[in-house]
Amino acid sequence: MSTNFRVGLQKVVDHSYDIEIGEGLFGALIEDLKHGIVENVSKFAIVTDSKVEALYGQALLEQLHQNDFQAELFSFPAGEKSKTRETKAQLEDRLLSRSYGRDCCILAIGGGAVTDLAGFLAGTFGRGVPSLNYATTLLAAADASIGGKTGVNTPVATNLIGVFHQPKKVYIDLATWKTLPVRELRSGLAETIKHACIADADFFEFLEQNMERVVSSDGELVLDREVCERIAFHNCEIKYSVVEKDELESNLRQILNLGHTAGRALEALSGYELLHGEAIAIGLAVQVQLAEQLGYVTADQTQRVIALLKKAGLPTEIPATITNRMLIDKMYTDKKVRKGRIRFVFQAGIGAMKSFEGGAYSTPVEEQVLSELLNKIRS
Ligand SMILES: O=C(O)C(=O)C[C@@H](O)[C@H](O)[C@H](O)COP(=O)(O)O
Ligand SMILES: [Zn+2]
Repeated sequence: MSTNFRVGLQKVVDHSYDIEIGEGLFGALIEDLKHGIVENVSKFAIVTDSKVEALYGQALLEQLHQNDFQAELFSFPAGEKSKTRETKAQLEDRLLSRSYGRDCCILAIGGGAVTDLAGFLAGTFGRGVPSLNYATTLLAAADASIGGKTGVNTPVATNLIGVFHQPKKVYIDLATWKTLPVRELRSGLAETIKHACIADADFFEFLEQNMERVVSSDGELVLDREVCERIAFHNCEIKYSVVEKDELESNLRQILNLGHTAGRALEALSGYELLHGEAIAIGLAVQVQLAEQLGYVTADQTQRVIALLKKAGLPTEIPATITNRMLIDKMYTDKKVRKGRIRFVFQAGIGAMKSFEGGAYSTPVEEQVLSELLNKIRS
């Protein structure tokens, strides 16, 4: 004999939010707070890293205080190596010791490592508190601060632990790109090129024609306002056209992982010496060459993708210190792995993605096939 009790928890949720793109957006942020963009909040925790703290974090803290908001700044050492469970636990302990509770809001200001870590913190602190993202790098603007994927790295691989947690608003401050080291800017260009490969052949062509208006071939930041604005807008447009249809990555969202099967593995194998975007650039080059061998893109399209990555000053070859064996082994930690098989997403031409049987966007690639293809492209 058993008794059944049905728990009725059907939900209708609306997590819609705005992304504001402009220069110097602290004023806009303060206005939004005054107009109650986050409700029932009595304290703000600015989460940032040691670099952004000095550049923008302290200034934001001062502006919040000047406008009578209760706020404190919590920073951690800059760099992907800090994006760990340990750093998250330290931040949690610091918040608790300063009596932060469910009535707080996490204000993440920084690049991808900050928004990933702070978003995860917000998703679990007090079982979930609201957060706002203020992106200060192209990588955060193009990808990390938008879409709601948050997480930390572990010694095994990147982003293995995290939650989906959408921010209440995202601010993309184009003026902050002027203070970026060129490697960081280029890293964001890799995710930008990825978006163009996935969904927009015109945008791809625009990048081919205008890359020098962003960064010159000798590594000088040019940052033409019109081009930067278009880049920021198209990144959001392409990413959200996917996220709105499949927020939790049951299928379609996997296409945003283009170049990440090899890319994430390379990032971890390099001990984070490769920046995320640099590793993704190599991953995109690997992916498009595999796609060519599998017949999904032409030789000309492959060359265009590799040429654009190079034009952005990004690497396109697997570092010699990383063997195919190491790379394949690491690929098994990828989140697209199902039933122990490595899966790839592939572009089909430029600006479109290949779909497979049953409408699946990822497909298994057997180890032997992968090994042969990798040998070919590295020979
Ligand atoms: O938002 C997504 O979905 C992406 O896959 C975008 C990626 O560029 C981003 O690096 C993401 O964090 C990687 O996802 P992961 O699940 O492979 O860690
Ligand atoms: Zn990425």
